Amino acid sequence: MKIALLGYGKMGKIIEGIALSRQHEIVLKIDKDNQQDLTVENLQKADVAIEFSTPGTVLDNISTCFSAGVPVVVGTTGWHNMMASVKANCEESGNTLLYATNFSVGVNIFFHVNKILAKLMNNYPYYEVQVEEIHHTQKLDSPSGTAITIAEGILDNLDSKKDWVNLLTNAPTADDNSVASDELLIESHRIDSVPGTHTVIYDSEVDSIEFKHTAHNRNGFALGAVLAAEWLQDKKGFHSVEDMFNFNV
Ligand SMILES: NC(=O)C1=CN([C@@H]2O[C@H](COP(=O)(O)OP(=O)(O)OC[C@H]3O[C@@H](n4cnc5c(N)ncnc54)[C@H](OP(=O)(O)O)[C@@H]3O)[C@@H](O)[C@H]2O)C=CC1
Ligand SMILES: O=C(O)C1=N[C@H](C(=O)O)C[C@H](O)C1
Repeated sequence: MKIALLGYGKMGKIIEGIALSRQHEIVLKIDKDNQQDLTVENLQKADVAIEFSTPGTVLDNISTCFSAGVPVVVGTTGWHNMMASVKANCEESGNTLLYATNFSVGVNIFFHVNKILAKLMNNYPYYEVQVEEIHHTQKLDSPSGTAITIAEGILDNLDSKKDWVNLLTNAPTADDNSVASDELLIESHRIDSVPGTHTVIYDSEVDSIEFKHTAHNRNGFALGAVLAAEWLQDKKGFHSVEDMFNFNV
């Protein structure tokens, strides 16, 4: 496949290496310095675009992919509140997009089991649940996209929680008392070079259950994004990574 990389930072560079090792060709690399090269004409040289840029640039980049009619795999997080309008735009314009808050196999297994666990915990209301995420200090968004997906999996299955709220622990205005009993707390921590750690904690007076995923590096995210670009080749419309993994247990 001919691939356009939109965003050539930590993720873009690892994706490039994996794509080349799987015999793909990189025909366009866009970063902040050369963003003017992201034109419809240049994009149309690619079979697919892989977008890992920033929360502030992802929507324009998706829009250019739609104008070019080029399928796009989106890994950038921090645009959750625009999801419905991007989905509608994708479908109305006959375009193709696959989005994941996290492309790693391990996290997608985690997403699946998290939902089953949340359903089970309806029977044990004396456990209080919360989500914790830890990422490197360069991360621009909080909570992480992965933490939002985990929270949505809990909200869809655990009757006692209606919405999530976020607490960035090093934020000066952080206030622990602002969480209502029907709200699910997502606590975000920013520490040095942590690639991404997510934990769901069910805590009671007598014990705690901790369900945790730790990324040791970014290779799993990058491989998943390349596999998604390969999977998307014969597809149309708006897809989530769940469509690709399709766990059936
Ligand atoms: N879904 C998943 O599995 C994963 C998602 N992510 C997400 O992917 C995104 C990128 O992560 P990461 O690579 O670590 O971040 P980086 O900051 O390392 O890379 C982002 C790059 O995008 C560049 N950029 C700035 N403006 C544009 C533009 N208009 N078009 C294209 N690129 C631009 C930045 O340049 P400059 O630095 O000069 O501003 C930077 O090089 C984040 O949102 C992160 O949360 C990360 C890992 C896994
Ligand atoms: O910014 C990151 O680094 C990561 N972002 C994604 C997210 O917001 O969930 C995925 C992964 O955790 C790394």
